[in-house]
Amino acid sequence: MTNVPNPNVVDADTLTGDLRPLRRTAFALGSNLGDRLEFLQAAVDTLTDSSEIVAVAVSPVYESEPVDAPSDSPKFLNAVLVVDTTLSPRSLMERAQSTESAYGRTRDVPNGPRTLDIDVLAVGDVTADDEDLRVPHPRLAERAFVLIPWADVDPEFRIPGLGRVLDLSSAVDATGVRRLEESLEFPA
Ligand SMILES: Nc1ncnc2c1ncn2[C@@H]1O[C@H](COP(=O)(O)OP(=O)(O)OP(=O)(O)O)[C@@H](O)[C@H]1O
Ligand SMILES: Nc1nc2c(c(=O)[nH]1)N=C(CO)CN2
Repeated sequence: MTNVPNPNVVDADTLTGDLRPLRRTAFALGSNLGDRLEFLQAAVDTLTDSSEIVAVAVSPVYESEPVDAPSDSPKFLNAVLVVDTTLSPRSLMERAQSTESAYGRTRDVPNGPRTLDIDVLAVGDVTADDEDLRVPHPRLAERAFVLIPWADVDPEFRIPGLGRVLDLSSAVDATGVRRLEESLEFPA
């Protein structure tokens, strides 16, 4: 049989701009240096200042004991930003890193205190396993400071290979993670 092109089927590689699929995406935000709440707000505002990234939800803010960091590290503030976006995981990570740099993140001390840390948690059903980019984020399933705020705002999201955010959040040890009264503003 000859291969007759079907005019109703579009080759995904030819899609550009706003024809690319919108994917539900989550970023983990963390800060344990300086005005922590201001840095988290700056991350929300900067990441969503783009026609390709639409804010869906901003989680409550939690204060958390440092995990996998020197025992004298200051406490973190953590939150999760949920967006819909047409961007690839790599573009999202590049935006996360340029936002970290814009707000004074340095990498001189491994696991040292940081003004702003932004991780790409998940990008729809897409996965990446490159040396410098892994999606879903490889350590998210054991991080209460990620799962608890994420479950507040997108509990039904299914993380590829891991399952529902709500189920992971219910299973994680929440010791040392405390919800604050202070909150972040939804971006204008
Ligand atoms: N999903 C991801 N989101 C952000 N960075 C990632 C991701 N996957 C891999 N990386 C890589 O991780 C590297 C280290 O990032 P960073 O210094 O922020 O780590 P960290 O925040 O201290 O630790 P952790 O990755 O455990 O949260 C980055 O340079 C980036 O290339
Ligand atoms: N509580 C808490 N601990 C951490 C955090 C963080 O955001 N919150 N980030 C880390 C590296 O990304 C390592 N440890």
